[in-house]
Amino acid sequence: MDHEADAYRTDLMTITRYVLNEQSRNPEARGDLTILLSHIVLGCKFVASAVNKGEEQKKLDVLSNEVFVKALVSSGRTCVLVSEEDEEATFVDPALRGKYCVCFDPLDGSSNIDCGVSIGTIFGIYMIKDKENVTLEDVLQPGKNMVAAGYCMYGSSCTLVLSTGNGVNGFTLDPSLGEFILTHPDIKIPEKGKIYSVNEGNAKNWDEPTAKFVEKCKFPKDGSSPKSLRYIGSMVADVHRTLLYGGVFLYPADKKSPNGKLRVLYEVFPMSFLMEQAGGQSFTGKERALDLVPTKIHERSPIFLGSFDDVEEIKGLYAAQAK
Ligand SMILES: O=P(O)(O)OC[C@H]1O[C@](O)(COP(=O)(O)O)[C@@H](O)[C@@H]1O
Repeated sequence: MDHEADAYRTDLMTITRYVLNEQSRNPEARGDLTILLSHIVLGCKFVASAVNKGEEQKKLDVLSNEVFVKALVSSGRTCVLVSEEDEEATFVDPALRGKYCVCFDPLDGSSNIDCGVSIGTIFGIYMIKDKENVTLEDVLQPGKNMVAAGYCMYGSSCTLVLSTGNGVNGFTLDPSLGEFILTHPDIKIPEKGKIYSVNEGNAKNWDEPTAKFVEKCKFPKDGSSPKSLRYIGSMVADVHRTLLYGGVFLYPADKKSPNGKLRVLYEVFPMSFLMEQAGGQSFTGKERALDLVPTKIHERSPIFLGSFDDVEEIKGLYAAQAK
């Protein structure tokens, strides 16, 4: 191995070291986000290990949620938690409160567990508005107010993709060290991709712009090559591939589900934040996804996210329909 590659291999950039470096650039930062993220990372390590042990789905869902709630509360840095698994938001005991709100799906795509498909944890972090007066409004903020977001994918390897608002970085869990090490620095999504990702089983109920877009992907009229369909049906895995290879992931509205399927606070927002930070775009069919202001914690929204040019095309089709 040459000297430069060796230097990179031996200069281990752990996720904690990375976040500390980021925080040290902000003179007002007191390390709270670093502490909060280290508790999230601990939860991810626990889930990675439980998934590897082959626990059954029901148990894993419940277990993962409990681990994350406890890790987040004990960090002393959180105030309001919203989990996909809990109907109501959790307001942290005042004695343990900090300034952050975390919205998360502890185990997204868990219906895929029993067949070994990659699944993941998704999270988005907000700052509370007023520490003295904590309300549900603190988590009903538009996605653009998030201070950090990420996901951890449990697959053939375990990868944590994170943005604290200054680009996107990917860290892979080294099981022998028990540490996430920076393996994908400064991820940028290709401007245009060759893949589209959607559940075509819903095609007969799609609206016109979605149907037209998919038709264009398959049979482009501008001389470009057709896009290939890749759909895993596990959001973290589909978004991860989209981020690395480009293209577009969509879960649109349809006649049966006018708001699509995916949840705003812990699916649509974190993934949209990462896409934008990687140079891509995210759109709801009406607006920039991160501009949406949710009114309920488990609200759903249609979503089109991925390469800048591909999403631009979808926006054009919706704009044409509106005329
Ligand atoms: O099976 P469908 O309708 O294509 O939905 C797939 C989507 O549902 C999810 O599995 C989320 O659903 P769950 O909350 O039921 O796990 C996403 O990860 C994925 O993108």
